[in-house]
Amino acid sequence: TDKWEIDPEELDLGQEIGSGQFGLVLEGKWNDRKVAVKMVREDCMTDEDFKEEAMVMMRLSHCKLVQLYGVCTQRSPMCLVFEYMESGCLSAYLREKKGRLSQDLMLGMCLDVSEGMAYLESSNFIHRDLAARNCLVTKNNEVKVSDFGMTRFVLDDQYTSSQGSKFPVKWSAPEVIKYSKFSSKSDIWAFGVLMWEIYNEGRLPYENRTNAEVVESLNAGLRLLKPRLAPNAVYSLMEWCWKEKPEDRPSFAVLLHELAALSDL
Ligand SMILES: Cn1cc(-c2ccnc(-n3ncc4cc(C(C)(C)C)cc(F)c4c3=O)c2CO)cc(Nc2ccncn2)c1=O
Repeated sequence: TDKWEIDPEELDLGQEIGSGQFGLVLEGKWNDRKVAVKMVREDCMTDEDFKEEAMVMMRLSHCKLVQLYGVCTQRSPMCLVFEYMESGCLSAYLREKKGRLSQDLMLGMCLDVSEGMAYLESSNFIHRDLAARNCLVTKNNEVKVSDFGMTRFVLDDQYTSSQGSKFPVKWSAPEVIKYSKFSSKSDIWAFGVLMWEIYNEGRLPYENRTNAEVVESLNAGLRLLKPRLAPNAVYSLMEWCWKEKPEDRPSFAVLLHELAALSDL
């Protein structure tokens, strides 16, 4: 069998930990390792798509990306076996820790994500839906990037179309909203919003505004305001990520360097 094929006999399935985008996600055990197992409903992607995707994701390996260990295609539904992230998704984690997030912890989280994203950027891989809800947290408060590139398999056009009700407009760069032009520079825009989420303790950006109102305010040159907890130097980096023209935004490599310099102060 292919090297990314996991023998279902080695997999013990446990409790449900969420109903992901493509079906159930269970916690489990594989070779004495705690894992998260994502069952993939057939209507979401063909076997071939699934295997192709798995091969791509297996090759993307970095300590700040949630690692895919392998796939089970010999059973139905097929499943993806991931490293287990004890503290769940970052957005929920930030809201739970509201009022108790130190400056070092918040800057450390931004650094973790920028490291994972700088690796994806160097691998010419675009995330397409970077946000705190799509990052996960380990038991020792380390943050890793999750579900990169998975938007390509979502069939719900409410999510995939930029006019759809589920499209992540509040994290989308202007060129994505207007022309669906995704790039690492549109990922950096989303990263600026993710930094805003971290320093706002998991609040929703543009809280009670509709997607249409957000588009209008962006076109008027308005941007998210500085979170109370964010130092001016960090907010300047957020504003840099939100430059209208993609080429005026930083790369993740540059942004990582700037964040690392701040954390050495
Ligand atoms: C690896 N992993 C995944 C999850 C987990 C559970 C349910 N849904 C999801 N999600 N969440 C979001 C998500 C988003 C997408 C987009 C295509 C980008 C829209 C595609 C997905 F496939 C998922 C998915 O599967 C995840 C994220 O993939 C939870 C873990 N851990 C815990 C631990 C405690 N409590 C909760 N979760 C964990 O370790």
